Amino acid sequence: MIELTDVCYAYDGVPALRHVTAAAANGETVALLGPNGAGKSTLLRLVNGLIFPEVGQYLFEGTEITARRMREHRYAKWFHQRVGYVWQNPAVQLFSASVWEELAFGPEQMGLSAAEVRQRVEDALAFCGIEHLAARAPYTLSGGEQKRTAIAAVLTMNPAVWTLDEPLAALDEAGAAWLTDFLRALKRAGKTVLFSTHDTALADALADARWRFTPAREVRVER
Ligand SMILES: Nc1ncnc2c1ncn2[C@@H]1O[C@H](COP(=O)(O)OP(=O)(O)OP(=O)(O)O)[C@@H](O)[C@H]1O
Repeated sequence: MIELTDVCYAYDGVPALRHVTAAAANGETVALLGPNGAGKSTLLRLVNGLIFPEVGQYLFEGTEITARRMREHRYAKWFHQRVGYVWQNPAVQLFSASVWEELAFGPEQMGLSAAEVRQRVEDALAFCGIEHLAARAPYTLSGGEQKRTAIAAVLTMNPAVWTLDEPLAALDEAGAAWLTDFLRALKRAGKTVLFSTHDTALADALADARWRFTPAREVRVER
């Protein structure tokens, strides 16, 4: 599903990923572990096609993901419908005037009928326990509410691959328990899930594989 081979990436010449080789099979759950600044978010950005390997190769379902290909509408559309991203700070991904519109945006872009969009939005609101927030402006929500909204917005797209950057951040105890159950449900549904975390209990509970990031910006794969 996701194959990274000898991937290197640097910010202004400073390496953030060094020769990373790692793969996630369809339906696998992978925990990205490692100290602050080791490159976990950078790798998730790369898996989401927001940045591209400077050296090495990223294959998604056998197709190489390159900047050039992502500028082509048909590839970009295919790819972005297959991969969902829940950012570490959900505020940066929420841009609509209301939670309802935020959730409707993805399925509308997919060209679904108004009835189907409505159904998906209602299902996602219920699943994430945020029906009462539907009319609220996302920027007025608490951090935990924003996180649930960001997750619901990905849910309405129903991607095959979920990537989540520190999904427990901003969640209280009940929210963390809900999130853990949610990730378990994704796993049961056969989704491929990559999440970064500093919470080893979350990794122990869910991960089929661990990608351990080292301060040297390398990644060790453990199964
Ligand atoms: N936009 C950027 N410009 C310059 N350097 C960056 C940028 N984004 C990240 N970096 C640097 O790249 C390195 C890897 O950062 P990254 O955010 O990927 O780490 P991380 O493992 O996700 O860290 P954390 O656990 O703190 O979230 C860090 O040294 C960081 O300062």
